[in-house]
Amino acid sequence: MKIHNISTENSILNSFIAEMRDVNIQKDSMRFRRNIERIGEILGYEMSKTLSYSTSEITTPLGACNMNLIDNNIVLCSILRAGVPLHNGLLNYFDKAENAFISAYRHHKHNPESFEIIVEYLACPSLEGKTLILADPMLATGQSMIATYEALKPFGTAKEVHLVSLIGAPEGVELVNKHFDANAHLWIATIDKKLDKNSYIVPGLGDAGDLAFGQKLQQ
Ligand SMILES: O=P(O)(O)OC[C@H]1O[C@H](OP(=O)(O)OP(=O)(O)O)[C@H](O)[C@@H]1O
Ligand SMILES: O=c1cc[nH]c(=O)[nH]1
Ligand SMILES: [Mg+2]
Repeated sequence: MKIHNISTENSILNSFIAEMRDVNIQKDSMRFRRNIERIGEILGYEMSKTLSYSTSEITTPLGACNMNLIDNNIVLCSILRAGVPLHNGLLNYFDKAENAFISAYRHHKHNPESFEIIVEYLACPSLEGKTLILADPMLATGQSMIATYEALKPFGTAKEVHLVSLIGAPEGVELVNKHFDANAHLWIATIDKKLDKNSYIVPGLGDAGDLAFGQKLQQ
């Protein structure tokens, strides 16, 4: 897997991540969602540099010019809930993408330290020969990303796979790196230090789904 950690280079991206982490600023849920969306736009732009292009002639009011335009048939799949604003950010740039949605959540059976990933809702077009983007802001253990990818397999074989995430833990990055093949890409805004005993990313930002949409009751 090719890992692109975008924050290794200084840019405006750092301001958006800082606002999402900040205990005071992150309480503004509209700003929190908008920051996820803005980072989705930046990661989408970075990713676009690796897609396939062909030349088209464009007619302007004053003449014609050749432009290299994206050829890929993109399917954008995000993981509910926290994936929704990231989905919007990516879709702001990939106008023609088809869309898939999947629900994956941590189900705590016995205690906060153990959980299984439950996949329930899934709506997906054919993936055959297409470019699959899997979007989820948090890559903690990596289990949601892998459960999602496995659940999508009956929909066809994508020609390329791009994972898009905001904050990762080394454990999650390592797991997806092992699971996906060498041609897959991970576009990630930043990789943090570690997971805590509840598999939350440290320093991370807390619970992305709750910050974006309000606290949910544990099921
Ligand atoms: O890498 P993992 O260990 O699988 O953890 C990451 C998952 O945790 C969060 O979802 P959560 O289960 O909190 O659901 P939510 O988006 O509905 O809040 C996040 O959006 C990822 O889907
Ligand atoms: O740190 C984490 C881990 C999983 N899900 C989150 O929202 N945050
Ligand atoms: Mg959550």
